[in-house]
Amino acid sequence: MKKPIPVTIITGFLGSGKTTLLNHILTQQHSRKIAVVQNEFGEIGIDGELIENTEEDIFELNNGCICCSVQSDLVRALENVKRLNKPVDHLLIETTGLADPHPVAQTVLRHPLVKTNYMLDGIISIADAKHLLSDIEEHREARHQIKSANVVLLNKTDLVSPEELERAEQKIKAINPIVHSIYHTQYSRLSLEALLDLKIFDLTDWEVSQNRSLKEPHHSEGITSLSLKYSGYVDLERLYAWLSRMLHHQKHKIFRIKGVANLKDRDKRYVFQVVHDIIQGEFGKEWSDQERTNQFVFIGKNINKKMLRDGFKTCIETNTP
Ligand SMILES: Nc1nc2c(ncn2[C@@H]2O[C@H](COP(=O)(O)OP(=O)(O)OP(=O)(O)O)[C@@H](O)[C@H]2O)c(=O)[nH]1
Repeated sequence: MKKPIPVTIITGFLGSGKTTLLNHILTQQHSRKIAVVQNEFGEIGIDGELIENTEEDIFELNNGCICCSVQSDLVRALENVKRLNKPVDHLLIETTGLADPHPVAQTVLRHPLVKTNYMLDGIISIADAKHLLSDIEEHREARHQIKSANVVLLNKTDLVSPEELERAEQKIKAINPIVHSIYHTQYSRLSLEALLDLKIFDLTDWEVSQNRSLKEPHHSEGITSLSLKYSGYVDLERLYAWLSRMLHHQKHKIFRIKGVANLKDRDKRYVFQVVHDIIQGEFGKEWSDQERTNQFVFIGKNINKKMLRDGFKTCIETNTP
């Protein structure tokens, strides 16, 4: 019988640095063959666009959280990984930023079609040092992600003072007293030895510490996403102006925006990231011969979809160059 494939679950609240970690792991020099299951909340998968060119097999599960509605898709994806016609040394599962990792871990540990082929190596949770305390206060998902973790990366330390970092670390320890390690990171950079093949998962300790029913709702009510896809090209100046205005008025409703834009006369994708009120943009991968589109996902609570759609449209030029 083949050896079970070690699985690492990468979780953490919206925008904390999960895809950044995934890119970091995949682009490190290593001899492992890694497969990835990437789950996104929106209908359009943006994260796949953000993964740097690697040879790994990536399975995307979009439009819902693997902790609830697309759990059967997770089982199917895990079966597909097993059926790949090549050896896989490690599987990474990136959850959505709104997932409860507990049911995802339970699927790996207990599902009859999964448990014999996989073993849970660890649950890594990324915490945004700047926003952790407010995220935990406002979103039960953020608390669950910390509580379930074996390892926490307290990320984005460049954005906080030593005192804020200390407060965030104390909070993590209070929520998860059995956490194995807490690392301070920037851009999720950490040695692979601290991330993979940890062999630290202890089922009994973990289940006692979770102490909650899988029947509890995983998500707060009213959280939705809007996915937009348009051809044409984006007027960057208009987009920044609109985003800043809109975030100023909607900052408690919009939790995350990410997107890939087509700019006039540019060969590379322009990648947009909004986490709380921090807007970041940079050039990403080349378009090559792929279809040039503008794809954006907005995630928030009770969001006004018409307002977002109308506003975003004003930033698009449709007469392609
Ligand atoms: N300043 C700063 N920004 C960071 C750091 N790590 C990640 N980021 C930025 O944070 C934004 C979100 O990072 P992602 O890796 O996409 O976050 P994520 O957790 O995958 O996001 P979701 O999948 O939407 O939940 C990007 O703009 C990253 O460049 C860090 O240590 N410092």
